[in-house]
Amino acid sequence: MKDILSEIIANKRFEVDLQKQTITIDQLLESIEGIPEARSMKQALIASDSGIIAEFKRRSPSKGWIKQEARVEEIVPAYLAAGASALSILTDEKFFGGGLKDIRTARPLVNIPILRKDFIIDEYQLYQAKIVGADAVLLIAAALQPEQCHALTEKAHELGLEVLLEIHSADELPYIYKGIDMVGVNNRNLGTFFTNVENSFRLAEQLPQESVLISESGISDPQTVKRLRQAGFRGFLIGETFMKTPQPGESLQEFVQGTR
Ligand SMILES: O=P(O)(O)OC[C@@H](O)[C@@H](O)c1c[nH]c2ccccc12
Repeated sequence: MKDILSEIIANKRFEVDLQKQTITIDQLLESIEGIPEARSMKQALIASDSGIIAEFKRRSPSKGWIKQEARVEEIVPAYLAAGASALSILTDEKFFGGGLKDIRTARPLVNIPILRKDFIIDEYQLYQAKIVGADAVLLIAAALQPEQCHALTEKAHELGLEVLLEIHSADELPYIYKGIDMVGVNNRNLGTFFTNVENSFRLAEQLPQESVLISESGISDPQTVKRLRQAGFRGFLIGETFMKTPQPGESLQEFVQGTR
């Protein structure tokens, strides 16, 4: 089987090329004017007590549909009320059932930072993120060459967007450099989509302790968050644990209480 990440990236290349034919880069750039300054997700995590980045995700390649009818208007305000420090919104449509419109909808509803969670391979996607009101973008080491990652980071910063760099293993450590705002360890292997939280603990010591560290995926209980905090993590990116319940906001609220 071809690995899932390569399949997603191939599709993304195709999608972005098509989007460029509909709205040119120049047209996109024009709409950036007047978009308010982004909020700092890094500062929000440093200042927050929950550290939880609550994710809005309707489906995933490993689980299929998690909540097909999920509505941003209901879930996002509930996440905020429950104590989320930031939001992650999946904008990939084919594999995750999301879209840029989900960020557009969320933006006026909350004041906490929003991460555009997608497979970013082209600066065009950074402009899109800025236009819909995202504050930060995810860059995945496994999907990019180091130089590409570097160039996208610079471009994101020019737009005032922060970067969460995602790594999965020690061989991706060289992707980290001082311009990176936040470093995330994905507990999910993007080739197979299996998760193992031990991945964060294993890599923790090798990560620069001055960066804001985030543990991503497969976190299903408050006890794990407590242990991750002790290992130096300040952010916890959690989607499925909340999205699979009937009331994601309520389940986040109980979860946050458990991490105190
Ligand atoms: O639903 P989970 O297991 O709590 O995971 C959330 C988030 O970390 C996961 O969606 C994710 C992390 N990195 C990614 C990269 C692409 C797609 C998805 C992801």
